[in-house]
Amino acid sequence: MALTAVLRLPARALLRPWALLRGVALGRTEAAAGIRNGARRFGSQHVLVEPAAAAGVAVMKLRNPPVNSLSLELLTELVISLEKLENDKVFRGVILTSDCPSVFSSGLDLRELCGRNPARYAEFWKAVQEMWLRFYLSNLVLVAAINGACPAGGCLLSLTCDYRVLADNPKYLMGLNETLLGIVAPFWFKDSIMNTIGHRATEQALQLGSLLPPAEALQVGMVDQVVPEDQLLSTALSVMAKWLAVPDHARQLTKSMIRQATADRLLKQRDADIQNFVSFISKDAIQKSLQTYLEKLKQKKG
Ligand SMILES: CCCCC/C=C\C/C=C\CCC/C=C/C(=O)SCCNC(=O)CCNC(=O)[C@H](O)C(C)(C)COP(=O)(O)OP(=O)(O)OC[C@H]1O[C@@H](n2cnc3c(N)ncnc32)[C@H](O)[C@@H]1OP(=O)(O)O
Repeated sequence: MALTAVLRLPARALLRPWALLRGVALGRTEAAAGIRNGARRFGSQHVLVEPAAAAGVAVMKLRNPPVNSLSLELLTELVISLEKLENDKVFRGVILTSDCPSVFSSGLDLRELCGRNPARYAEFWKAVQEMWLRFYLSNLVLVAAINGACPAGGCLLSLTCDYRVLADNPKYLMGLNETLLGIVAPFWFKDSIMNTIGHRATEQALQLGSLLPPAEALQVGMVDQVVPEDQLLSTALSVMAKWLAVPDHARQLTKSMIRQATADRLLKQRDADIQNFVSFISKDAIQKSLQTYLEKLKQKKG
């Protein structure tokens, strides 16, 4: 089944994502390993999910080398993986991290934003919306263990989590840098960061497209904790234990009370938001700006 077809499936059809994962992207080796070890472990091409040492906790790893750019495929697999965990009564919390060295996620895949046709842009943007809505409103406790650079869409993904722990490395810059690419973060990106760091800090961070090193990200409240890299996972697990000590139903209703209004702003105008995106991204000037940025990235090495 094509990934595009999966995206078009009604939510009901995703209630049994085991089957979809098997049909779409489950690596045979991993499936076999999962059965052999008797572990509740599953994987898709770009997302690896395994149980953590703590009961009820899964570790979800992004693995889209080299830089975990958020392609249509990765976004789709993230949503399916989360839904599978939500439907499995065993899991109450997820630690979201990266399987790629030194990068949590480089943000939206720039190749999805350049040179595509309007239908593909629309399909991609719908998947970005879906990822944000599902992660932002998840009933599970989500803790981001940020083990690498975290720009733009990568930062957005981390902002959907309930708590962010960042590894202390000066190269691990974090923020919504869209303006530096000549593009504009949509209102729900802005809402996500404003709900996290406040109005004034957002005015600066978003207009300047700031990518902050760990100490500054902590100071502004973009992350909740900065720890040495070798303590990242253990810290995330300790944080998770604290959150899981709270009865689920009370925590979930509280989370929903705080977040639903923000999500509703997008839910009420999803189609208009897609149209805005398609028309904005299709402009010649925006395409030129993105192409130039992508070229600069590629030339950086040389
Ligand atoms: C009022 C009007 C409002 C209208 C608004 C309407 C709609 C809104 C419109 C648009 C909104 C779009 C929102 C966009 C969000 C995004 O997320 S855009 C992506 C932004 N990302 C970045 O700027 C990060 C770029 N990457 C980096 O800075 C670095 O790669 C790094 C992540 C720090 C990692 O560095 P390093 O380890 O040194 O790796 P390299 O730079 O060498 O990269 C390796 C290869 O990966 C390619 N690459 C990097 N990032 C991306 C990416 N995001 N997408 C695709 N490809 C990427 C890079 O080019 C290298 O490729 P080659 O090996 O050279 O082929």
